[in-house]
Amino acid sequence: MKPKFKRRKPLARPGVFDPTDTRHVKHTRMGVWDFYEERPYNAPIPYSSRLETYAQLFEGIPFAWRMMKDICSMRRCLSLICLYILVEVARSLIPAVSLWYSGQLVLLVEVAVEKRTVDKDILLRVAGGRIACTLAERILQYCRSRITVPLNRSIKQYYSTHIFQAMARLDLPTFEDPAVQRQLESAWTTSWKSSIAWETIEITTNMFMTSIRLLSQLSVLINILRDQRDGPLLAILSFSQCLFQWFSMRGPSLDPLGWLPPSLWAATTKNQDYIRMQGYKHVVDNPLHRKEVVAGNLSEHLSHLYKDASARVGDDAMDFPEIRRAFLVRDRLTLTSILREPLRELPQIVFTLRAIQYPISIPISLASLTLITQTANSFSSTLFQLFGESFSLSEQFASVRKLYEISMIPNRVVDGTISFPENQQTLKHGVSIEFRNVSFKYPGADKYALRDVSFTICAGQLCVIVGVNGSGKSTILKLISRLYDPSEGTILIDGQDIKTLKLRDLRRTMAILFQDYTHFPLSIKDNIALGNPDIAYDDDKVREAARLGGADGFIDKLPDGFHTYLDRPVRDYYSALPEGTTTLFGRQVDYSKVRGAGRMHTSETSLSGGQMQRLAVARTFMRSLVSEIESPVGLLLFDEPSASLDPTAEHDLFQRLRTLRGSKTMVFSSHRFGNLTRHADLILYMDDMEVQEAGTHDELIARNGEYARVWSLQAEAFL
Ligand SMILES: Nc1ncnc2c1ncn2[C@@H]1O[C@H](COP(=O)(O)OP(=O)(O)OP(=O)(O)O)[C@@H](O)[C@H]1O
Repeated sequence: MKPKFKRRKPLARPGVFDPTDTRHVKHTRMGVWDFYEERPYNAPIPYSSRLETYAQLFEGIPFAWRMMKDICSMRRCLSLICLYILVEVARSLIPAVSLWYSGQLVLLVEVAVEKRTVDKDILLRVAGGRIACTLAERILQYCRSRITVPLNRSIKQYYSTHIFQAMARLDLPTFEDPAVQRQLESAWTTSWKSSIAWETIEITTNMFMTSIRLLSQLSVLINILRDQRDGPLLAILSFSQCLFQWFSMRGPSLDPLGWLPPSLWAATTKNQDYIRMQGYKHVVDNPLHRKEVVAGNLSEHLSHLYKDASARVGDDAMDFPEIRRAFLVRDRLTLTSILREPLRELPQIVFTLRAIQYPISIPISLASLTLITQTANSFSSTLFQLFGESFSLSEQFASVRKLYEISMIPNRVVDGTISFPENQQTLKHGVSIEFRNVSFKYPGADKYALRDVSFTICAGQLCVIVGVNGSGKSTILKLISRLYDPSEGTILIDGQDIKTLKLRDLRRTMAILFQDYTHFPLSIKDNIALGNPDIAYDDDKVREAARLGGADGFIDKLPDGFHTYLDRPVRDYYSALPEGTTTLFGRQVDYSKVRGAGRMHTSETSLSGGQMQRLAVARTFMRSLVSEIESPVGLLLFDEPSASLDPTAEHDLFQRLRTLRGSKTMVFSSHRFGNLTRHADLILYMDDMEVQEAGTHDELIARNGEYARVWSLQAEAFL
């Protein structure tokens, strides 16, 4: 017999989100997006999402406490926070006092209607009290703003430094990990702009104040209801209609009752036109591509392509967050939403019915009804506000936790404990390097970048690593500087396992120039100075490094010289009036005057590839600038330092490097054989992730292997 139901594919791993599993995963189409949501594996536990929210709140308390301690330890912050709390307490009491005065006013009116006389003294006092409340409200609001601005500023500054340090301390494999990137992103996206800490203080105080307001309103409500027949009934009706409004307003998709646990979801798009549209957008909005767009005459063509793709996608071309929001907040015609408005009138209807029932003795006056419903409404809205605030607080505590957790992300490259070198004097004779059966895979890669590599470079030797593209030359340099740790095997520096040495000491002994060097978005002077933090403030040393790198000539010709920014990290701001147009009253829009007065540049300074490389070389030279005796450097690592240099510059550079090196160890990675390999004490020829040949130039030529073949190929070009 055929089974009644088709067997569905089981999950790859139980409990793991698998978008292809239709039994546990619900698929919704949202425009061009496919939204996959995990269905709960077990029957939902009632109020589980609320419970999770409160659990999150409690877990966040130690972090919030630490945050408060940190803030209070800042200068001025403790006194400002105390003042802030005082003002907030006063502000939270005002609504109840106002309500009390309203009650007094209603009573006065009732007495006046009944007895046709008014107690002027009491009336004046009540009216005065009401006015005083509004004035006090305004004054307290002003005080609040005067306190919050400096407080917020100090807190923001403190936490931006905290985030900066948390990010700066991460090593390469940790920083490159996408999971760590996501963690950092969630901590910094809000905190760089607004301050999580400040928001937390605001939400916590608000919640505290709302509780005070709630209690004070409750006492006023009890006071009013005490003397009124039918008052409690009307108050309950008002309260329950508010409760109904609150739940029905939140809508079913937002899970008002908290029955559903927080969902696990993922969204993707396979719409090729939409993907292409995003690609075209990046091409035109990223300055990196502008050169190619202009030179390739691409503007018109790209516009056509974008328009065509956009026409094919139609109105569905929305970003995912936007479309998800539209789905969540769309209006639905539900029974509760239909009943919502009529129910608002319920207390009034009941009052009318009671009046019809007892026409002779109307239970309470219409004025009292208004007062009761007003007080009950304001009590219930405060109560719901408290609920809402408790959820925001839980999210806020989770953000505070993330903020502190980023400074605890463990680095993958674990620091050693042994100081290096034992004797600083030995550095001037270089350090020895030994690779013992080293294999390495980049994090997340399946393929080896190095496989079973062994070699020894003695102290003071010049080693040149040559070989085909992708054979692992740069990887060797990255392992020597411990940017990564080998997957297998050991690296020894001066006979000691590299992992046991203190990272700070190890890196101080090296001057490194990477092939894919970058320039920091700082001035040229700072770019060079950062080559050696120990002497970064010495302008003469910076100039000397620039001279050694062959960069001083072109730097001096730049309008701002050493203070030139290649990539200014701060943009200038301009008003919205477009340049070259005329305003409504005939004024020409011309920015040259304001720009001239502010000495603002219209374009960035750009350098040639070779000039950029000279700057990078100058930065590396900063490391070796202190005198031979005090120099902390014993090892110079250069990855293709002359790839963009002209022949004269390359010749000069090698000349200077040889002088600078003295008798220190130097390792070069290069494709060019001529100049360097002849002087090398050791040449490593690499191919297919392994060292294929090792020896001096003469030894390798005599061996007549791959090195000899490639060397003759290069030599032939000059014959
Ligand atoms: N960050 C990285 N992540 C993953 N794989 C990488 C990374 N960097 C390099 N690789 C891979 O490691 C291998 C060795 O790269 P490496 O940069 O060491 O080669 P190379 O010999 O210096 O090449 P070239 O001569 O082109 O500079 C290559 O297959 C490369 O694709």
